[in-house]
Amino acid sequence: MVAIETDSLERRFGSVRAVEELDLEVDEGEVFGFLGPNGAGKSTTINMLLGFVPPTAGSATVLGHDAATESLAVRQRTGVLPEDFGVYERLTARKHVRFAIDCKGAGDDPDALLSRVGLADAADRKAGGFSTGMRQRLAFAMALAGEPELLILDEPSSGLDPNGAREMREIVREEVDRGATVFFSSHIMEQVEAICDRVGVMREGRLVACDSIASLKRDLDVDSRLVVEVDRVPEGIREELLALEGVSAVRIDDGEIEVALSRAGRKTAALDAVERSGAAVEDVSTEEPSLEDLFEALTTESEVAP
Ligand SMILES: Nc1ncnc2c1ncn2[C@@H]1O[C@H](COP(=O)(O)OP(=O)(O)OP(=O)(O)O)[C@@H](O)[C@H]1O
Repeated sequence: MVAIETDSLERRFGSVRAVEELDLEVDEGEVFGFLGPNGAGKSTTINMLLGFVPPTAGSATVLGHDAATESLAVRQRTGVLPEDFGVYERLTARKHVRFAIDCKGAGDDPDALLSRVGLADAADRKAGGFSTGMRQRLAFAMALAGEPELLILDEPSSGLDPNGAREMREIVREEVDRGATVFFSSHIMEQVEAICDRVGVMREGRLVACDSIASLKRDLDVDSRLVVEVDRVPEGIREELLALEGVSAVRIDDGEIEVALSRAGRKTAALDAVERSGAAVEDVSTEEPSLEDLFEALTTESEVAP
């Protein structure tokens, strides 16, 4: 079953095309990471999925409901962590969570939810005195109220320390084990890599990639790196390496030769070239492309099609 489906979804703000021709499908039970640089259209998409912003064209269906005309039904079954969550300064953490539970007509124990996000000891404190990370945890507890079928989290780890980010990942896993679908936007690649089944990458309002991270790495020709430590840097080695097929860059730095290789490049050929040139190889290591490299390749190279 499909949890989220958009059909040529579009939103313009005057002359700004915030989201264009977006066709997206997220299956039930999936953890879907929604990525893209600042201003790429992630929040606008999320706001359209929740019915906060009407599309200027196209449509979105969330949990079987039209996002624009049946947004109440969507929000009743969805837990939302908004990008700009503002607390009620005078209300305690428990009252915030109680409010979220009541809105959903659910029967959760507010203290159990606060405990899940690490705020058990702060239940009676007014949220106005909370730190950024505590506010984020509180928003997360509110999103979890009523065991939602779908969690939409806009930058869930913003403001969280590494422990908080890890705890958030654990809760996401627990929620998926319970049967929930998780759709979240993030700039933190490690976070995304650790928990997502698939990612969609937005750029200038368009979806430029949508697949599992493994498939994206396989299909996209992102450079891997070979790092060779040598006793001395042979003369002319840079030119020799650059002449090899698939070598896109060579960096030489104090006894270390770093070779960037595309998929067509062969690490053994580069290593042979270094050895043939008379240098003694003292150490060799390789670095495969990270999600960060992938993100960079998808969002900074060549122009987006009009
Ligand atoms: N209410 C609005 N009025 C005018 N322009 C808007 C509005 N909301 C968003 N935009 C524009 O739409 C584009 C997409 O913005 P959006 O907030 O969706 O990006 P984002 O991917 O969520 O960015 P970030 O990672 O910085 O949160 C931007 O150019 C933004 O300025």
